[in-house]
Amino acid sequence: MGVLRKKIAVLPGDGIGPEVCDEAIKVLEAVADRFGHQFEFETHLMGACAIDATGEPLPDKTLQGCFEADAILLGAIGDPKYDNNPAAKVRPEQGLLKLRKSLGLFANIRPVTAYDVLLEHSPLKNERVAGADMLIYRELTGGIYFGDKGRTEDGEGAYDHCTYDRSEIVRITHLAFQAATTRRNKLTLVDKANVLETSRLWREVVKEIAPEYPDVELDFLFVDNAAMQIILNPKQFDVILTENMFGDILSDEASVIAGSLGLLPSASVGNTVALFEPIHGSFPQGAGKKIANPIATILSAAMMLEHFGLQEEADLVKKAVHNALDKKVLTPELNATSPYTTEQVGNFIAYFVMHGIEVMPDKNNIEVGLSTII
Ligand SMILES: NC(=O)c1ccc[n+]([C@@H]2O[C@H](COP(=O)([O-])OP(=O)(O)OC[C@H]3O[C@@H](n4cnc5c(N)ncnc54)[C@H](O)[C@@H]3O)[C@@H](O)[C@H]2O)c1
Ligand SMILES: CC(C)[C@H](C(=O)O)[C@@H](O)C(=O)O
Ligand SMILES: [Mg+2]
Repeated sequence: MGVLRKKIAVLPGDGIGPEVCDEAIKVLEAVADRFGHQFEFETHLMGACAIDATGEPLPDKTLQGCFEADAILLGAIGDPKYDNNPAAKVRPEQGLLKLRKSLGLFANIRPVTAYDVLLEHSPLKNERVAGADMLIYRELTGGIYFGDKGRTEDGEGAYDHCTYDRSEIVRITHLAFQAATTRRNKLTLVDKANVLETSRLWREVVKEIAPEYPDVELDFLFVDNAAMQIILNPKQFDVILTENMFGDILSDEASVIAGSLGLLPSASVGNTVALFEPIHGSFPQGAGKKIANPIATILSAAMMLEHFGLQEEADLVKKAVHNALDKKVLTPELNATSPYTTEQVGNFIAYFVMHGIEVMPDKNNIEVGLSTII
């Protein structure tokens, strides 16, 4: 692949969002320097910071900037001052949902990897978890998140309608089957078809499509059972396909296999420009404390590079992340006794990307050595 010019819209958002975004940008800049690409970053407001500045969680200018970009890097949105205020008229989360819907980002891809070197940090440290590697395809623009919602006239009731139509299921099902063919040829549809009509439609549609992918073994699990199986026997899963809310919940659960929510990246793809974001939120309690793990966002940037067709560059970023994990250059949730800061972890990874060599996991060394690239 030759030299690329790409415009990247950056939405740092709230809480730890800006901190983790800074580290991902640093790594992308290291990639650009090393391979001669030109990445232009343009920052926009979204979330609570956007409400504070403009009254809107997703200002038109931000949406416009996203449409005009080649890809979007998002930190996280959300603030307790809105979460803890049931009367709030506008919420940061509405901005994120509107962004996903407006861009037609119907498939949210969330890889979950159990890193051997981190097994000791996982509450699930055992041989059943070692080697687990699954890919969750979460439907992102339908279901209960986007159905009618409201209060009943007397104010005593509330409703959130869950609807799906066939076309919404068909398009993500093809993507999930295609992903399975490039991996271990297994697809599991997670649903609640014993209770929900929408889930019965999912099963019907997925079964209809299955013959187009004869090499892929298809199975079905009810979501309650799946929640248990992911912890008990994660290695049985290759690609998981599921609807919006089940995918949200199961992917946070699956992060326990990796060892931290701060490790799980995602890519959201669909009709227009793709978006890359960690699966975690704005972790308000961690904001400003330099304790946020930037790896989920850095790996999201690696997914962006793959999306650009820059496989060698993406592989190098992933190798650099593995190197940081191997050398125990970890934020406090993974290394309570000798933690590194968000910035130091980012520096360590960016240095490896830039120079392709290992540096000793010595904090002074990192700070001195990396002043050359930041
Ligand atoms: N995509 C998004 O922007 C997104 C996703 C989830 C939640 N949210 C929002 O974030 C806010 C906080 O929500 P929450 O507390 O339920 O979820 P959260 O994901 O922000 O944090 C949950 C817990 O996970 C851990 N964690 C999360 N990210 C981490 C990181 N990078 N490094 C280390 N540990 C990390 C922390 O222990 C934290 O208490 C809410 O306003 C919520 O709506 C936004
Ligand atoms: C903040 C919220 C709207 C969002 C979701 O539920 O999709 C988040 O939990 C996520 O996983 O990206
Ligand atoms: Mg979530």
